Amino acid sequence: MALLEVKNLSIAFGGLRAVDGFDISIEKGQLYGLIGPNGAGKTTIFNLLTGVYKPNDGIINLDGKNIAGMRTIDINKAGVARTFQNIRLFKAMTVLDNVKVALQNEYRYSALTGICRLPKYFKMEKKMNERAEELLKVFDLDGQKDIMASNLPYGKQRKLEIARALATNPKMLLLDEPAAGMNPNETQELMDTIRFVRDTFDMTILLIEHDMKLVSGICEQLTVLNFGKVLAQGETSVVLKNPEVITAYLGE
Ligand SMILES: Nc1ncnc2c1ncn2[C@@H]1O[C@H](COP(=O)(O)OP(=O)(O)OP(=O)(O)O)[C@@H](O)[C@H]1O
Repeated sequence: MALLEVKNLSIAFGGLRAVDGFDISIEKGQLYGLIGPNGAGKTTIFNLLTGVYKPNDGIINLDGKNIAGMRTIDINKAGVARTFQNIRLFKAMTVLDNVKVALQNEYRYSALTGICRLPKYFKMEKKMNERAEELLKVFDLDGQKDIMASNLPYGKQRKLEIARALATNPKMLLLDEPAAGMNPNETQELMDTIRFVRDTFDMTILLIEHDMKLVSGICEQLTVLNFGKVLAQGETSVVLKNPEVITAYLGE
């Protein structure tokens, strides 16, 4: 059974059918790409998958559970985490605290425990620090854990965003244009990071991307979207040769 099975997902804004009968099936551990021209509906699909928008129609089965229309926080708890087109870190917080924020759900203590510094507070803080540092180490960010997130170079901010998303212990990771604004070296490093995340965490990853080098380099399966509808779907190397895809998106 697929980890994510989406059927007939649809949403309209006024008269605009931004996503129209969208289907996708993603197996556990797959690295899957979603591409298409500007305004095709890619980010809207991420917003539907994460509960930012409620669909007008359709089913979103995650690991057998229909999460369509659920609240963002509940969808995150069910196992979907994401990063954004424009990096959304807490820039005035340290690298470590950015990851710790995402661990709050897992390591809970009451306000009273926190204010009165009861023993449980210290125990939970210790556990959270250990877990956050472990994750930072995986991304080679542990040496910069005490600096402000805004002081990290761009490529490392992206890594931190991915580390923070992973801190919520997701079943699936959605990356919205992770290579946006990166130079070729940073993009190459990002490709290695994404592959590494998939292999290390056995993670299922769906990513939106315009950088075709990244898409053809790491995505095994691909869906091309055009005007809210699926134009082509399947193995990346096959889809990229599809004449309709070349006409609508890739150009020649
Ligand atoms: N909240 C909204 N209200 C009205 N229209 C919206 C809303 N969100 C998205 N749209 C419209 O839906 C369409 C799809 O937008 P979307 O951002 O999903 O495209 P995209 O494929 O992610 O584009 P890009 O590659 O430029 O990021 C666009 O025409 C957009 O203007």
